[in-house]
Amino acid sequence: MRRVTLTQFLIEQQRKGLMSADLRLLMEVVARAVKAIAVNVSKGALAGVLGEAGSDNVQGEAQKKLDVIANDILIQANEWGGHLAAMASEEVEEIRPIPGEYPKGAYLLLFDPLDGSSNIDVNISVGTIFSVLRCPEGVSTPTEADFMQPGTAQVAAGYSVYGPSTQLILTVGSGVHGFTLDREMGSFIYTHPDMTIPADTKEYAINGSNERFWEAPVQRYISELQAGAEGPRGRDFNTRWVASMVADVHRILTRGGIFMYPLDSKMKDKGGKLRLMYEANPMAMIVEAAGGAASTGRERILDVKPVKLHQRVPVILGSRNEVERVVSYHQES
Ligand SMILES: O=P(O)(O)OC[C@H]1O[C@](O)(COP(=O)(O)O)[C@@H](O)[C@@H]1O
Ligand SMILES: [Mg+2]
Ligand SMILES: [Mg+2]
Repeated sequence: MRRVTLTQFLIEQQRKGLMSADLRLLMEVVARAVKAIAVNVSKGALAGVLGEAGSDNVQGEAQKKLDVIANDILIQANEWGGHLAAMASEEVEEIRPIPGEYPKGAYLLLFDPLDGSSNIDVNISVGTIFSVLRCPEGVSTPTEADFMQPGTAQVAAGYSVYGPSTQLILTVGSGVHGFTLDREMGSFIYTHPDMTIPADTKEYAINGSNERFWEAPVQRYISELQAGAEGPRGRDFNTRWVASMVADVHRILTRGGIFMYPLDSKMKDKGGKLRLMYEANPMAMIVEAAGGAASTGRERILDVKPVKLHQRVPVILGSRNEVERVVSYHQES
């Protein structure tokens, strides 16, 4: 089989008119940063990168050393800015306009530099998530308001998984494509073309310890799955919860499933656990491009009108028929 590298794939996409030269460059720069993060993650205790950084992020969460390292790598890789006007990160309160007087790029980049932070010290898969928006015409120094675009406005989205192998998954709107890092060559190789999510599944992912805090529609849905063949669904379901969104979503892209971090009474004031702009929106774009669905339970995630950079939303995504069933339970209630 002919091995196609990420660079060759992106050039092909550009030739087909599916992406601009600038967007291709941005994808290449992000992929290079992902490789550097993968090296740090795989070194672990050997490089002293495990454990806490001793600082908190804007969410009030204790930062891990790798949260900070991954954030620095992505900012430094993109700071020269030929393709970007500004960026935003889970780990930084304010947006970060690209410095310097020369003309800026056409895009805005948002990222969760290290997803699944609670799994870093126990050697379970973690990842990076990113989303790309257009910088509004005529804006040379973007503000946070310029980032407040619904998920439908994304021009590209992707995530990487730092697991037994390092993979990069991305979409520019038509199809979802997966690449695996060949560590010897130092290149991403095109290994998973046109990933699709089956409409039905028998696998669900949710943090069951929050059950008593869930809303009635979610309690009903999960109890029916747990009732299995003897219950109203008439068949058995299995469960998985890695507690790294990238790993749980990657499993769903690979073999189907439904992932849920719904609204619960514990996080009600915050609006949910996961962040709209650099977790929910990019994952929703990927899942929909693979034939799945993504909802808050009450609204399509990609239609949510953002109001704050670090706002949180409920997330229910994956195999279309299961997501639509959960949404119908919300409507009924
Ligand atoms: O610890 P919980 O409640 O199961 O939450 C796990 C969720 O939190 C996250 O770790 C949040 O992301 P970060 O690690 O980037 O903060 C998700 O990856 C994951 O789905
Ligand atoms: Mg995250
Ligand atoms: Mg994170």
